[in-house]
Order: sequence, then C-alpha cells, then structure tokens
Amino acid sequence: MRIAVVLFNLGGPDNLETVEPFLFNLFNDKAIIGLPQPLRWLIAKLISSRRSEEAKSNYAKMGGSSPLLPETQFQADELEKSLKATGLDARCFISMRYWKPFTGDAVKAVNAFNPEKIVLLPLYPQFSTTTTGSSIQAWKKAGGKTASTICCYPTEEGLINAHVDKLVSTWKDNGAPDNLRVLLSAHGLPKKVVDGGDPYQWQIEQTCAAVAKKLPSDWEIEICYQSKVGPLEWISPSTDSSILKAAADGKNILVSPIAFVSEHIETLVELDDEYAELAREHGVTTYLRAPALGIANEFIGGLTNLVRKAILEKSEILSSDGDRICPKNWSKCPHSHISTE
Ligand SMILES: C=CC1=C(C)c2cc3[nH]c(cc4nc(cc5[nH]c(cc1n2)c(C)c5CCC(=O)O)C(CCC(=O)O)=C4C)c(C)c3C=C
Ligand SMILES: [Fe+2]
Ligand SMILES: [Fe+2]
Repeated sequence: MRIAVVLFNLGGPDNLETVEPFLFNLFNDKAIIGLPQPLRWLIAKLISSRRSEEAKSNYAKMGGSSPLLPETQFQADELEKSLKATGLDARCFISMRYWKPFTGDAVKAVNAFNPEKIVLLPLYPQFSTTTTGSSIQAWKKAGGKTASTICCYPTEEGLINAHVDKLVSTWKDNGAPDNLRVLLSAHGLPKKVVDGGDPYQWQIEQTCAAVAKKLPSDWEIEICYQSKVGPLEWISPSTDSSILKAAADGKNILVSPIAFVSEHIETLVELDDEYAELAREHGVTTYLRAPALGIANEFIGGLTNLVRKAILEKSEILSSDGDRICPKNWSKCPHSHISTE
C-alpha cells in the first residue's frame, strides 16, 4: 500500500525579502486573528509591515533565513527511512502553513504520488487551533484528499524519552551543575484562545508532567511560555519572568523548548541570545539550553509508531492515546469537534 505522510509545520522566510509576506500570511490567518475580512487583511498588512524590521534583524542573526524548512526536511527524510525499515511503502511530504512549500504545493505533490492512504502528521505535539487546527483547515481548503489525521501526541513515549535524553545529556555535558531549575518553555498563546476551549495549555502540562516524572527528583521544574506578540494578555508565566525569578532565587537554569521539535528563530535567537543575556545580566551563573529534538532516534521512532497506528485506525482524527485524550471541557479538541471552524 502506497502511503503519503504529510508533515505540517509553520514555515519560515527563506530570505530577508520574504520576512514581511511571511508575517502577513501568519497574521491574515483567521486562526491567529479572528476578525472578519477585509478587516483582518488590513490589520495583517499593518502588523506585518510594523513588525518586519525587528523580525528581519532576528532572521539576519540566523544567516538571513529560517532554518525551519531544512530542519523539517531532515525529519521528513529520517521518518521516511524509518517507515520504510518497518516495511511500509511510505513517502513524506512537507506542508508549511505560512511559507513555501505551501499546503497547496503539498496537495499537488501528494496527488501526483497517488497514494492509497494519507496520514496528516503535525510537527506540533500539542494541539492548538492556531497551529494544527489551522493546518488541517488549510489542507481541506486546498482540496487535500481525506486522510487519517493525528491531532496530537503530548505524552507519546518516544517524544518524552527524547526530551529527557536531551535534558540529561545537556546537563551532563556541561559539568552537571547543582542547584538546578529546569524551565520547560513552550510557545505562548493569547489567554482568550485557551479560555475559548483550546486544549494546548492542558496538553503542554501533560507533556511536562510526563517529562518531569523521568528526571532526577532533586531538579526543580517549571513550565513557562515564550514569544508573546501583540497587546493581548497571554498565558503565563512568561519565560522571561521565570528567568528573573530563577535568578532572584540564585538558581542555575536549564531551559528546554517543549512545544517546538526543531530549531528556529524562537530557539536560536530568543532562547540562545535574548534569554541567555537576560540570565547573565541578572547574575545567573549557569544558563544551559537543551537542543530541540530534531532527528533524535527516540522521537523519530515515536513518529513512526504514530503513523503506523494511524494507518490501522478507522477513525479520521486520532491522538497518541486513542480517539479522545483531553477532558471534555476542551471544546476545541479536533477529536471531539472534527470541524474546528
Ligand atoms: C507550538 C507552536 C506555536 C504556536 C502555538 C504559535 C502560536 C502563535 N504564534 C504567533 C506569532 C508568531 N509566531 C512566529 C514564529 C513561529 N511560531 C512558531 C510556532 C508556534 N506559534 C514557530 C515554529 C515559529 C518560527 C518560524 C521560523 O521562521 O523560525 C512569528 C514570526 C517570528 C516573529 O516575528 O517573532 C510570529 C509573529 C501568534 C500570534 C500565535 C498565536 C496566536
Ligand atoms: Fe508562533
Ligand atoms: Fe483533545
């Protein structure tokens, strides 16, 4: 059976000229800014133009482009190899939400491959309407064929083990400092998105609890949220406030990206430059950062198991733990409300 696995990710600009149109696509998404058109278009034009200079200088620090596509391509290649090793005739495709290759490009490439089964696999372990939900909608809108959709895998064993491995090896490789506080840092969300039934924060907490259970018991562990944009209230605590608190408490810091599975602007610039400097300025002796999962064996193994499960399952939308993993009150779960519109 020919299988197409479509990896969903956010996408990022491929040169400095494409920073502004990339930002425009992001802010013109109804899942990000819920205003009707043409108001959303106007606001997106305004914010992308206002934000582009600062964003450009951050992308310039990474050599002028986002590493998200090459990083995602490595993951696609490894996953394809791993699926083939289990005897599956599988091909991996990349579908980016806000830059190339766009969802429409992925739909065309998948149609040309003419698979008997399609699996949609978000490279976001925790479901949010702003990320996976938006990508699923874009797939449908671009005419993508019916598929088995993996909504989320916040406690998938390979994912958790890969995080634990990255954290422990980063700590050991840097002299195993004591008096440690681990900051598990996730991308934030406006509070009103979570209050509206988005299960993202609940699932982040599930991931962090599963990781924490496998870490040395004397490590202090805290969840925090980074990358706030705009004037709305976002979920808290913010990563910068957690760094300041750790500094005031005289702690060494080990920070780990917990919602991103590859390196990009928010790990390489925000965690490695901005927050490292903040920690230094406030007297933190040791500030360490665990790498994103990338092509870690355990992680790719976890994705392989998820795809295999999705091929066997009959239900359209599934998570790593069956067809319902969130408490009922998370009304925006895709597996309880298949249409997230
Ligand atoms: C878990 C993943 C992500 C969530 C949830 C998410 C929500 C979200 N993001 C913005 C605004 C921006 N995000 C930007 C970059 C960006 N975001 C994610 C992931 C999530 N976003 C990734 C992987 C990236 C990196 C892309 C790259 O090129 O490396 C940006 C652009 C960068 C910047 O200007 O700071 C913006 C803007 C909102 C508003 C939001 C929820 C409502
Ligand atoms: Fe984002
Ligand atoms: Fe759910």
